[in-house]
Amino acid sequence: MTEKAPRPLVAGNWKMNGLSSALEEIGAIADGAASEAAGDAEVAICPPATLLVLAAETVGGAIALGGQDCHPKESGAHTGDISAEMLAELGASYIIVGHSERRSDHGETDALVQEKAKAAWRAGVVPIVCVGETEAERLEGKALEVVGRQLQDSIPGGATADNLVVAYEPVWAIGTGRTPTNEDIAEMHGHMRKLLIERFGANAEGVRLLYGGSVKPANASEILAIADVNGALVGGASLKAKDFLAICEAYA
Ligand SMILES: O=C[C@H](O)COP(=O)(O)O
Repeated sequence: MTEKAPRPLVAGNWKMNGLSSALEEIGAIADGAASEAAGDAEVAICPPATLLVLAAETVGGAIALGGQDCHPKESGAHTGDISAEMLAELGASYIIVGHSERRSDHGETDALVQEKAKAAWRAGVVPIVCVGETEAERLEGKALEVVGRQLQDSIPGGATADNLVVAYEPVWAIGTGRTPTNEDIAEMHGHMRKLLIERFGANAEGVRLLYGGSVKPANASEILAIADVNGALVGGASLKAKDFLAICEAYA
């Protein structure tokens, strides 16, 4: 564990889930996050972009909101895309970039992810840069190497504790109910911390390193207590306020 442990962040990634009827859950998350039981972590929800305006009205600043992706450019002829500035205007203070589903569904490279992280900075938003190995890469003993390379190539120069969040999400743990061992998570997070400090200096001790991949109420306390795990990026279990708040309570 680093000496300057940052305030943890528990962020929910709703992926392509949620119509306006889901605002009730977002409201319940905001209400619950404001209560003492929810603990000390910063809480954020990254709903589909279509819900951001309504979500901002619903939560009234009680929790943070984020986008799930952005285009590197501020504006232009990019049909179907959304810019970091647009997300910022809708109330996003975080943008997830480089999620493995974007990398696999849309062929996103580390270089593109880096451009998206820069776009977030340009818009005054903190990127949550996602990295993580596939199961084959882990079985081949390459997990540390792969994630190290993704970190190096996906994060722009100039990262600080205030402008960057990193999420380690082993691809094989996402939505599967499987998680790495606590030792493997500790090893990876320690490795990422070391690499970030080598590149960005001591300030990187404060960069929040989230773990993501099948985080549930039942395993949250154990995972979130691991050294250099400064929060979670939660998929499925963030869709229901009861489950998501139970995860946040790991920091109570
Ligand atoms: O961004 C979130 C992750 O992909 C984790 O998803 P999950 O909690 O459903 O495994």
